[in-house]
Amino acid sequence: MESSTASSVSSISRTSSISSLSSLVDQNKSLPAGAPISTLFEIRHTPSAGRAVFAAQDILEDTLIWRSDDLTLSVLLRAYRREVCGQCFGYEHGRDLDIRDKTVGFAFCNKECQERWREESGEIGVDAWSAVERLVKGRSKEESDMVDVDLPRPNRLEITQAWASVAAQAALIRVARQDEQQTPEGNENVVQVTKQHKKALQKALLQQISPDVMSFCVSGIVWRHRHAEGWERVLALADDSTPYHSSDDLGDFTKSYLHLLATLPLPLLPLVTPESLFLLSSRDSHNAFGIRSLEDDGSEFFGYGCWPAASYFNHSCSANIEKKRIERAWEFRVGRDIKRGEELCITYLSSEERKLSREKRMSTLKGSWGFDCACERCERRL
Ligand SMILES: C[S@@+](CC[C@H](N)C(=O)[O-])C[C@H]1O[C@@H](n2cnc3c(N)ncnc32)[C@H](O)[C@@H]1O
Repeated sequence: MESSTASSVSSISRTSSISSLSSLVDQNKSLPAGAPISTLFEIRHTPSAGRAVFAAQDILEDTLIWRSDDLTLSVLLRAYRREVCGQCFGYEHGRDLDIRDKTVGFAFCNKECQERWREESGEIGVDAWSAVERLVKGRSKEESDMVDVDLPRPNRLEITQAWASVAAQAALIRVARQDEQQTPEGNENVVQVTKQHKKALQKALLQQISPDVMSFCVSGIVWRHRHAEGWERVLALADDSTPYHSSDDLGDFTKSYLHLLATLPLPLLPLVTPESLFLLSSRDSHNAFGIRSLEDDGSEFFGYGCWPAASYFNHSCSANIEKKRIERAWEFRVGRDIKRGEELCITYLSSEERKLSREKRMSTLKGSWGFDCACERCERRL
């Protein structure tokens, strides 16, 4: 399902000839991995809002300028797992979907979606989701509450200390899991598995579970394992060095780390590290798109996902680009006629939030995204 960025361009810029497309790709070699490429726009640095997308020519209203089908990790909140298709995110007004794959804990609209999901997850992904499902089953009531944006966010030192606090137990669990693999004869470097190692593993399994945090981690780890070449696209995204919402949130991650070390299939364990889990959070934090219902102004929040190419659009409180989710892809259309050189922006606010005063919009964006909005509307104090 993954399409390379260049092939996405050809599906949009139908008028581009192959040669102009390849010269475009040449021109854009300096772009970060995974950035969107098109004859319609270019990516440039801004003084106060990082990289942004600018029109490279006049563009007429309603033009489809980009389609992102490069979903990397995604989380479907456990509360919606029976109602929202694990593959296409289809939703039938809260009705339980026909196909429930209890082994992996997802429901699907039809057999095709189920098969596609299994194909894209691969054997390792199916094994990983099955392991998590066995662990989580019957313990969903432990799910932590929604994010409270007013709680203090752990700083860098607190984050380092939290991960360091589970390092010793993690090392014991890694050794305990050696029992599951054949050890090469005569390899004297293999540590003998003792009661202490097994106890560390059992203790991790008894800890409180945060199913949605675990899903986030599993989704990212499986995706990275299956798309090693695409990891650069995630790393190229704007990062957040303090991505955890609260110390409880950080604790959910360190606990999930131990749970996953204790349960995931062995080939995934080299990717189950504090570094890799932190990198996933640090890139997800400023780049995730909500996966919402397509009706009722998106009132139902099913979860979120990271589509790297879509993450180069900055926010504006009077956006000129409209985004729309079509199954697992996002389409970006121009909301009004655009002049060459204008910045192309989406909005990160809901339609209700966009009606708020400048102060309230700015504090909402600061609270949930961590930036001081520098869009034209805010700069003009409107
Ligand atoms: C999804 S990324 C957008 C691309 C990003 N500018 C980059 O360089 O990769 C979101 C981040 O861009 C910046 N940003 C987006 N819109 C902004 C705005 N209106 N004012 C200030 N910063 C903005 C913030 O740092 C935000 O966390």
